[in-house]
Amino acid sequence: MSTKVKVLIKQVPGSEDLPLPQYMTKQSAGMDLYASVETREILKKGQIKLIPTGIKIQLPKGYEAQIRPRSGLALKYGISLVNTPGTIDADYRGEIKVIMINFGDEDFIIQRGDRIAQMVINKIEEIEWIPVDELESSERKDGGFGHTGI
Ligand SMILES: O=c1ccn([C@H]2C[C@H](O)[C@@H](COP(=O)(O)OP(=O)(O)OP(=O)(O)O)O2)c(=O)[nH]1
Ligand SMILES: [Mg+2]
Repeated sequence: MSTKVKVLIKQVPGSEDLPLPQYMTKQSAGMDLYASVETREILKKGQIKLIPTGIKIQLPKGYEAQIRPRSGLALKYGISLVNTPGTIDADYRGEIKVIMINFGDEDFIIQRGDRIAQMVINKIEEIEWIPVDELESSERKDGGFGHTGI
């Protein structure tokens, strides 16, 4: 049995014709987001563009949403997000927009209603710092950045 987390959502005026973000399979981690561009936008080779999704959400306190690229678009066309994963804060009430980039060799056309990215909703912990003079030692100590070998 699963209890679903309820999240408030509002479509931006003029975006009501688009579907709400959707899980494409029952157990998908991410919900696909739709491009709420007027008709089409051209993302030129190498170009970065802010693309609206037509939705505003109100996450419960203690949750975040991550905006991630879609692997199919990345593999086929070199389309990704500049700030992946994008962070949607629980107190953000503006329209969710995605910062797309075209790493491919050709211009890419985004049509209204295209599935351009995916949104994963996660529980997060709020922390408080405990400043100390020394941290406890560990097996790794300061080792990082490939110190165990490549
Ligand atoms: O891909 C993204 C990333 C962020 N946002 C919105 C929601 C998020 O809550 C807000 C701030 O994002 P972030 O903290 O990543 O940006 P910032 O540069 O730190 O801006 P701010 O000073 O407003 O926090 O912008 C999006 O719509 N799409
Ligand atoms: Mg911020």
